[in-house]
Amino acid sequence: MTIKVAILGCSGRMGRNLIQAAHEHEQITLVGGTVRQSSSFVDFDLGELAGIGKIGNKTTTEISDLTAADVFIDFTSIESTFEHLKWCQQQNKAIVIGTTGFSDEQVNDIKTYGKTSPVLLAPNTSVGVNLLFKLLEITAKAIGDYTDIEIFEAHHRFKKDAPSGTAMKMGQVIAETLGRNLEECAVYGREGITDERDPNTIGFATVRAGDVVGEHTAFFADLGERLEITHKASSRMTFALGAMRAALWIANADAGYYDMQDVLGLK
Ligand SMILES: NC(=O)C1=CN([C@@H]2O[C@H](COP(=O)(O)OP(=O)(O)OC[C@H]3O[C@@H](n4cnc5c(N)ncnc54)[C@H](OP(=O)(O)O)[C@@H]3O)[C@@H](O)[C@H]2O)C=CC1
Ligand SMILES: O=C(O)C1=N[C@H](C(=O)O)C[C@H](O)C1
Repeated sequence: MTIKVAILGCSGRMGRNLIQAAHEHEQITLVGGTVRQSSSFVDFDLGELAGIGKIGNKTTTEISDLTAADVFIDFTSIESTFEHLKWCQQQNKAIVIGTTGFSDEQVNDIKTYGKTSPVLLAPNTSVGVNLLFKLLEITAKAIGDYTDIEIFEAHHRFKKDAPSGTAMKMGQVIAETLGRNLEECAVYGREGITDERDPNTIGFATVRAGDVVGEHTAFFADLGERLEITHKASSRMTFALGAMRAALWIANADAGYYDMQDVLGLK
């Protein structure tokens, strides 16, 4: 089966990788992609944007020009994601959202769109990170109640949100497994006289530097030993290929709210 896909925000770092991944995928036909009205890439060949040579598809500023697509892939910004969600719901189109930085309230809003059309939200579309979420569940169950849990993440200098969506999801998975409320137990960075560590907290540390694609580590530390579970992305193509898997999966899904655990059969 072949599906038709459109890329929203296709001139971004992820957008360009998504164009290439979609164009090269045997089961996917790339219908087109959007850029902002103010963009210097309006009416620009998608292949040239992605650095793979002309493919004959041009960018548009209007999502409504792309009604031929079965699935829309959005790696943009919080505000535009909600505009895209609204349109997809009205047209009963499936959407894969990779954008990060949503508050809990905004995630709840996104879930409501799933009542009438297929919506998949994934702060990280790589297979490795979604396996890591599973490993965190197992680890937290086994040793989480007596170890110090800290989450570290590093990304490139251009990233706008912190901690990363992936780090927040890691915290949520661990907190849920341990019956803790992340809002109450999260500590975001430390400075000055902090006093001794509260054993019930989950700490977050963020680095923004150069061109780091994405690194995440969860520490489960006891006295005498510590377990570190790390994922390192070395290419954005890993996220783009994961998004293609998600698009193929959601193209056959009913209305509902989904994540990458559904796609990868990890639930
Ligand atoms: N789920 C995952 O696996 C991953 C998620 N991400 C997340 O994806 C998002 C994007 O990341 P990244 O690609 O690095 O960021 P970029 O800033 O490079 O790309 C975002 C793009 O979206 C465009 N855009 C914003 N609003 C609109 C709109 N209304 N219509 C059309 N285009 C629009 C921007 O245009 P302009 O340049 O004109 O502002 C920009 O080109 C972030 O939230 C990031 O955290 C990133 C990597 C992996
Ligand atoms: O902005 C990025 O680049 C990334 N964002 C995602 C996140 O916030 O978790 C995923 C990935 O690590 C890259």
